[in-house]
Amino acid sequence: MSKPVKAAVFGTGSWGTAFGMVLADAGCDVTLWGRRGELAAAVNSTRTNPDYLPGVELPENLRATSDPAEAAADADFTVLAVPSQTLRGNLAEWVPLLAPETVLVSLMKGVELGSTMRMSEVIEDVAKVGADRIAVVTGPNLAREIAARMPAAAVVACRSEAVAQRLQSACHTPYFRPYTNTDVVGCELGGAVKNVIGLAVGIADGMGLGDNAKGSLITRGLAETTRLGLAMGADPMTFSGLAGLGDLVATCSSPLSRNHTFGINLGKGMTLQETISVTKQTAEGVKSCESVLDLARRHGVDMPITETVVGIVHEGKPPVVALKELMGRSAKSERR
Ligand SMILES: NC(=O)C1=CN([C@@H]2O[C@H](COP(=O)(O)OP(=O)(O)OC[C@H]3O[C@@H](n4cnc5c(N)ncnc54)[C@H](O)[C@@H]3O)[C@@H](O)[C@H]2O)C=CC1
Ligand SMILES: O=C(CO)COP(=O)(O)O
Repeated sequence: MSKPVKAAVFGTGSWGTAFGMVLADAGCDVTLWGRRGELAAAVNSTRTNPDYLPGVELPENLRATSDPAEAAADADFTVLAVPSQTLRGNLAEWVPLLAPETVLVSLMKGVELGSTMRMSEVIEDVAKVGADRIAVVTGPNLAREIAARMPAAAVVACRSEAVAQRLQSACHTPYFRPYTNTDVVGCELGGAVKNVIGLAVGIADGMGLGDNAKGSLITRGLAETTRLGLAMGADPMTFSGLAGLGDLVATCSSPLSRNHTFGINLGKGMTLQETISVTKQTAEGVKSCESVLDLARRHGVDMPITETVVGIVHEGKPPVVALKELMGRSAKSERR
């Protein structure tokens, strides 16, 4: 019998833990790494993650540790599930511990502030491994639904189709159906920008603007994501797939989405500080809206919804004023 695939998952938050379950259910030996020894011990003794996925029973072939060397040892796949803005610092500490041929897998949906690098670019920069050993998992994958083993499709993207297929087989279960894609740029942009559009839709929902507004924001949000993707060399078809439309629809319709909920609170009139204080988990769009806008400006792409979100979240613009400005833009063709 062949040896089971070994996976290390760095990040014991909601998606790191839920994706660890998927890998374990697909037959991998999984070790989760978490910063806090108490949480790792609780995962091992109670077979649950009481802080992030309370009540969800974790499989036997998944264990946790707070020792990064123990997690990384001999891993065929090293999965990264920490907040996008801390990845660079975290990974720099783990690089000396990584197994020599390991494939680095990003679960993260953000763009680094300042550098405007996508997560796979940060990984390449810090770990000094080629793009053929870096993969991305993305798509409509709300962690709590996956943890309940509710059905979902996903995308595993890697420049190497062969590596994408290896990862696809390592995470394929009866409830989790991954498709391969070699358009890493498009898949990552789809994931990062949908969080920003999720904030915009949440704000509109919080303001009570109705479902026509929601449909309009989702569609025009996808249009601006596609414009940015085209300017960055992505395949436009990716944005009508799971990493684009699929994830956007799930995020913008679900009360489980942290970005959508964050937006709802802002739209209802909470201040940024109040909203941050009631948000217990990572809402990537809050920071990445600035880096996405920065990317858009660097590539000369118009992203009015992203600009509106930056105005509301970071410049204190009242949502009603932002709405008036967005609706008051000059008339144009839908294709522009
Ligand atoms: N939760 C979800 O449904 C999904 C999340 N994602 C993406 O996965 C990534 C991780 O998100 P979640 O697991 O949901 O977030 P989370 O907020 O549930 O967990 C984040 C994890 O990172 C750890 N962490 C926080 N700051 C850290 C630091 N400075 N150094 C090291 N570790 C740190 C936390 O302790 C926690 O274990 C994000 O980029 C998110 O967009 C993608 C798909 C689904
Ligand atoms: O990316 C996600 C679903 O695919 C999770 O969205 P939130 O980060 O907004 O919760």
